[in-house]
Amino acid sequence: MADTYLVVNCGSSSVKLALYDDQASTLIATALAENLGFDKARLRIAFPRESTEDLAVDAGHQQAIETCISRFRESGWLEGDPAGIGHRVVHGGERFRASVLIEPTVVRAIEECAALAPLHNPANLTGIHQLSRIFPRTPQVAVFDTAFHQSLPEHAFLYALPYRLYQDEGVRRYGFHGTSHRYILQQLAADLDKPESETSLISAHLGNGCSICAIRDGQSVDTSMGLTPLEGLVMGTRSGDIDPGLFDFLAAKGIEARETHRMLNRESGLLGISGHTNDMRELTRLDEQGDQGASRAIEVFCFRLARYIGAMLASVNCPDALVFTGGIGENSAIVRARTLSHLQGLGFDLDAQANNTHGRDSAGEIQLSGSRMIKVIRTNEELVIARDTHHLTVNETSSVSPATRAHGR
Ligand SMILES: Nc1ncnc2c1ncn2[C@@H]1O[C@H](COP(=O)(O)OP(=O)(O)O)[C@@H](O)[C@H]1O
Ligand SMILES: CC(=O)OP(=O)(O)O
Ligand SMILES: [Mg+2]
Repeated sequence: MADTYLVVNCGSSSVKLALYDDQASTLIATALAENLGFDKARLRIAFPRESTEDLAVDAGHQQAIETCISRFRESGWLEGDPAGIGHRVVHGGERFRASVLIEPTVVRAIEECAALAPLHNPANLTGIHQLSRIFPRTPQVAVFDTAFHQSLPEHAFLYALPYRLYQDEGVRRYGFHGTSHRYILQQLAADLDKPESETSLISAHLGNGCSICAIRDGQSVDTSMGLTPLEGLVMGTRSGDIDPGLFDFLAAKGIEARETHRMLNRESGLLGISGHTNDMRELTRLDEQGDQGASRAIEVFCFRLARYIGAMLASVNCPDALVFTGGIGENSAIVRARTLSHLQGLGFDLDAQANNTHGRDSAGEIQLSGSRMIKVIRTNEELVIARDTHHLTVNETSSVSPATRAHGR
């Protein structure tokens, strides 16, 4: 049996696994476990054959990963150990500019970043520890959401706060979804037959979490997420930008900062405004039926996005394209159209027909002739993680990658 590469994305209550072939280019199997730690935890094998099973009532990441590996083995997709395991790690702070082989100092660095991403990094660490128990001989690689944004210039990453907060505490804008934005850059450059270093774009990643990135000559130069993945665009359950004065305002009414923080992360965004759901597909259906909450949520989502597209033009004046990606960006013609309706005069002229007929599997251009290019590209973070894992495990099987940069702080 040829080597395989396993990609692991542990979220706070979910795990996604993807298995790739020996070149980390062809997908062999994918699985998703959801609702971990809650009632009704379920495991779904999505590819190559669909199947669903209930997990134990109190199943956590450990049980989900074990069950999933067993299913991969029983189906003959995984024989022996994988050649490499790649983990999505959300926060790498300023230390990591690129993916690295995981060794004890890397684990400690990820632990140190956990305070900055309390919803994400602890789950990522759980995955790393669990997989190293199951496959103690297999090299593991960390692929950071923050790495691609380490090229942000100081004027884009500094907050207008006392400078010592940056120097002493690392308070700055880090940016996330870097793996997706990097993949979109690679795809666009290939489509345009240009080197990445000469490709400029605005990439809007609209999934459950949403962020936008200005990429100039192949480098991230501005992005909407900040110290944590809460800042910026309206998201499924996250508020994106708010006035920080909200904390004091609500504190005076007896709502503590911890509760406000929870509300901003879990009960806001599309879910909070609509009062129904964080699922854009469902909101679109409700909007068509005349539901005011759904309509409001979509409108706020699109307007905020339009504002940010305008803002990104300050960093990349002449983008080769504006790209929509992520579950919403790839599939919602309504969101694309309503967003661009706010930007008339800025050169993004949508071809309504191309926009409406455009499906997930036929990524292409959706602008009128004479307009700046507008494209839908399907993202593939797992493929980037598999490729980085293959690259690092084949080329560097000892010590830490030179790509690791120890920051002086
Ligand atoms: N056909 C569709 N129309 C509108 N929204 C869609 C469609 N398909 C998926 N979505 C939305 O995409 C979002 C999930 O995006 P996705 O990128 O899959 O999430 P994640 O960030 O968890 O990977 C949800 O809001 C979902 O409703
Ligand atoms: C960083 C982040 O927001 O990730 P996700 O979209 O997976 O929630
Ligand atoms: Mg996604």
